[in-house]
Amino acid sequence: MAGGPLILPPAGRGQIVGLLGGSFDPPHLGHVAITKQAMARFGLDRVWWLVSPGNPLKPNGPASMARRVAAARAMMTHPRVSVTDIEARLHTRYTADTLAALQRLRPDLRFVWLMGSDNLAQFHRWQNWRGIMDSVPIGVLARPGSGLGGQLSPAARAYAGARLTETQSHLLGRKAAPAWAFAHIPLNGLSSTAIRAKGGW
Ligand SMILES: Nc1ncnc2c1ncn2[C@@H]1O[C@H](COP(=O)(O)OP(=O)(O)OP(=O)(O)O)[C@@H](O)[C@H]1O
Ligand SMILES: O=C(O)c1ccc[n+]([C@@H]2O[C@H](COP(=O)([O-])O)[C@@H](O)[C@H]2O)c1
Repeated sequence: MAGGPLILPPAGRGQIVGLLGGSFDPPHLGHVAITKQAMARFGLDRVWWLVSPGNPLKPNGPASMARRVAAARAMMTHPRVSVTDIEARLHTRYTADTLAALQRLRPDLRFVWLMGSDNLAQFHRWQNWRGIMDSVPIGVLARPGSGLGGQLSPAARAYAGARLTETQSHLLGRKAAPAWAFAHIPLNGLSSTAIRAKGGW
């Protein structure tokens, strides 16, 4: 499943679409929980899971795209959530490139990038991270194990002025970038690493 025609999931003009990129190696109920929380807290109409061909910062390649997509579709069955292999079809690996391509393909949609707080902590290592911050609003979901959840990280400090309060965060998708919000959701300790370590994948 490396490439092939690009068919984007359905979304109506003007809708707010959350994008949850991940290795999903394997998908787990933590992904499901943060997706539902993100829809509720950030006022999203839809969420697209972007199953990554491979995180540019991770040295070991994941399981096959076909296997991860199939497992993700079996796990995430919400009617407003779509599991996609868009990055393989766009031939993008870097989030900045994926976002630019999606904004070019669907300029009528409002995209919001979603990520767990572990990723906020190292977001300043992502390619063109300032460009990402400046192009889409970002919703961060609390995850255990990252201290203050990246809230004191270089990216969080650089964009402190663009942070919404928790009571404003339902407006996130309607804000112009840069804008980001941190959601203190009930913590979920699941991780793909732990599942792989137990041989559950
Ligand atoms: N339990 C969780 N709580 C909050 N965010 C999570 C949780 N699990 C995953 N995420 C977030 O979901 C996105 C995709 O995660 P990913 O597919 O890498 O799963 P993972 O469990 O972090 O995998 P790994 O352990 O292999 O790094 C990332 O932004 C990650 O921060
Ligand atoms: O673009 C980058 O430089 C970059 C660096 C690290 C991670 N990402 C993206 O972040 C998302 C989460 O990655 P992961 O492996 O933690 O699931 C996934 O969509 C990756 O492609 C992107």
